[in-house]
Amino acid sequence: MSENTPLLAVRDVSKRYGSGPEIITDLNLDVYDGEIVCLVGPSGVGKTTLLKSLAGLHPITTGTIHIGDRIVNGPPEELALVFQDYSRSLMPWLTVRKNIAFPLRHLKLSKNEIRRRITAALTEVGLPDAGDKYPWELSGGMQQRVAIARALAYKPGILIMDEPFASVDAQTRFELEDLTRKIRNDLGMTIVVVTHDIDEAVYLADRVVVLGGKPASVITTLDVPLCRNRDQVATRNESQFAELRTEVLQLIRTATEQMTQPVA
Ligand SMILES: Nc1ncnc2c1ncn2[C@@H]1O[C@H](COP(=O)(O)OP(=O)(O)OP(=O)(O)O)[C@@H](O)[C@H]1O
Repeated sequence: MSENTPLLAVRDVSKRYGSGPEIITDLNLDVYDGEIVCLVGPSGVGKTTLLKSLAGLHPITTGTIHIGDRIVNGPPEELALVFQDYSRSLMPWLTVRKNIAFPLRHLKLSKNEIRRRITAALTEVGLPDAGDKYPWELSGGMQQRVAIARALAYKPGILIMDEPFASVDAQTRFELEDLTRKIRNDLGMTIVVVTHDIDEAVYLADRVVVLGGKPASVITTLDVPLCRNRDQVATRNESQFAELRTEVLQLIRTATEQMTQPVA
């Protein structure tokens, strides 16, 4: 793959559920190796529908999705998912270590390699000593760190996150945002995040992709030229941050108004 070839390429994708109306139409999106891309848009526009399509969790109606040179037509091996609801994604009867090991069982790894990956992933998310605990012994933020560690141990090419920090308090949310950027900076991981939180999108992303329309497609992609090492206080105080959040907010407001206008 050349440097300018996207790792994830979405081409002319449309999606309808059964015989229902199109939810997504003519959607095109490129995500490059090592980028963090945030998807934003009005409630109900089709963000989760797009993520599920990327993750091969349901068939698309038309178009193609490539990861590298492979077409997505089922859950791709090179992709890991982190959802909002960590309490349902972790298995409470398994220790943290066993939760992280669970998705690795198909990879035919040696016991040593599994142990090594679990230790590295728990260290990366700041929980090096939590392996023998059960999820219910951990705070919500710690459980979401475990869910992220489980995804990392799998060593995915792309990490897909759907509203990953919506269920934790504001301080924990900031910590998890910083963890997400650290993972990208440390491991060069490619990350796609759906979020409702516009400030979060601007803080996290290298590019913010705004979805709009009914059916939905990409209405704008904004580069976020803030520095690579971001700080929750200093970065959010930058004038460029404020300008970008205003621009995204305005785009979403306009898209929401257009979605809710009665059909003539
Ligand atoms: N399994 C399904 N069957 C039929 N329609 C669905 C299904 N899942 C979602 N939809 C419809 O697709 C549209 C987009 O939903 P989706 O959840 O993708 O939007 P969203 O942008 O993620 O919303 P939100 O921001 O509120 O989470 C909605 O009209 C929804 O009712």
